[in-house]
Amino acid sequence: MNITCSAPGKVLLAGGYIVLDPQYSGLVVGLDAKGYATTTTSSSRQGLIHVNSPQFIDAEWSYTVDWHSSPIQVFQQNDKQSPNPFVQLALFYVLNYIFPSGKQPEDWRDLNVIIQVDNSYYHQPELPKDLHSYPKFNFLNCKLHEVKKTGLGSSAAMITSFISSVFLTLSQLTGKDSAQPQLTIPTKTIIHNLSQIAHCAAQGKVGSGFDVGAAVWGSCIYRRFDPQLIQHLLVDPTYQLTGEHFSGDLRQVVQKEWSPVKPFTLPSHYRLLMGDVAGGSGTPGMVKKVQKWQKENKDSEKLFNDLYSHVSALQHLFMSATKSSTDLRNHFQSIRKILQSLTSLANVDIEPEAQSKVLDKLEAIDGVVGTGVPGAGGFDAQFCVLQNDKHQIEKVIDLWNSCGVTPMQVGPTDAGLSVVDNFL
Ligand SMILES: Nc1ncnc2c1ncn2[C@@H]1O[C@H](COP(=O)(O)OP(=O)(O)OP(=O)(O)O)[C@@H](O)[C@H]1O
Ligand SMILES: C[C@@](O)(CCOP(=O)(O)O)CC(=O)O
Repeated sequence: MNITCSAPGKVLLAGGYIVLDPQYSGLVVGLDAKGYATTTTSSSRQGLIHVNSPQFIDAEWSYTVDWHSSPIQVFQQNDKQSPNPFVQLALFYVLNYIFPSGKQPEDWRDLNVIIQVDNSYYHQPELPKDLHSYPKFNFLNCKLHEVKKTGLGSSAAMITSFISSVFLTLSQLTGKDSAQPQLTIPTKTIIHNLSQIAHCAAQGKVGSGFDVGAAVWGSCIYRRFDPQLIQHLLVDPTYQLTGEHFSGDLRQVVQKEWSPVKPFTLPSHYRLLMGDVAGGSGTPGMVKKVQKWQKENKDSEKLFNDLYSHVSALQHLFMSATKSSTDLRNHFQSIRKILQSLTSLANVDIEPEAQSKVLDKLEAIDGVVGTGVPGAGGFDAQFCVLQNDKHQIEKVIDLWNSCGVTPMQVGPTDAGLSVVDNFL
């Protein structure tokens, strides 16, 4: 038996920083650059799980499951292999959600999982002369930690597709799922919650989680869950020490609906283009500086509320599949102005001048309704929302190329977390 799941990447078009506060929501677009995980069962029953990311050198991890400890613990077998807390904790949380501790389940079979991620997530080496395009899941000939990323949310797409593939496989093994793996809304909600907990535990912090939200739901109006809901469930990847009621607490929290998500589709009369600036950004440091400014300045609340008034107006316009590009333009431009103020007030490079210069030129192109720096901003990327017109798209691409911005081969996808048939 083998089950492959895929999860989309993300772009936070509007709502960076304020989406960290559950009173505000963000406008998230799921991208067709996806993470894939394929789980196969073997005939052996030694409590072993082998994970492999064939796009990288030395990206294999073997784990043994200790069924007797409570909670069940997942130990890396070969301590010479650099640890992967995201994979290890994904296994820890799924196994403890599905199985009671005490002994190996009768229907357990050892697992092999292959992780593959679309090329758009990583800066690719120069294309060899004899190739017109890269093979899908191009081998990067480097170690995982050496690859240069493009900021599309690889860990969220990876951890979500991974948890989904393992979860559905184990549900089938234990007869808890029908013959065909089903990603019903309740199942997606459980996988979403497990993925958020594993992602936060592996990162060692609780971000807004919009990237995992996009990986499960695709494009959506995303509102952060209460971080206190999961704080007591976050374990250390190596020691996995917890309280005596851990598994019961885990199941109780995971089976709840944490916060309402409103999936939406980018109206087909608009096109979203992403440009890679390849400058990189230090999101955690930027978040810390903005939150420090927010704490020290009473008028920060007014700025955040003004920002949210435009973000939420954009959400309503997109949800209503509006054709009024004037309204969209006004709100996107207002958001840029407020982020420019925040850039100077908090002394954080959210929309640095170099980005503003290109974005201002983009805005002048006929048909463009919105531009900006996505998410935390910085020097990572730019986005452009425009009328879905071939000539206008070409003008944006030409401008970006002339300004050293690389147009990315990604676009919005309606599908969130999915089961992929006949993948292997
Ligand atoms: N393809 C993969 N295979 C196995 N583990 C992965 C893979 N991609 C990411 N990870 C795990 O997730 C961790 C964090 O990855 P990464 O830094 O890419 O996350 P990210 O912040 O989501 O990146 P970005 O948003 O820029 O894509 C890695 O250190 C690794 O442990
Ligand atoms: C700044 C923040 O609101 C968005 C970060 O987005 P990105 O990682 O720059 O795509 C942080 C968060 O939501 O976790």
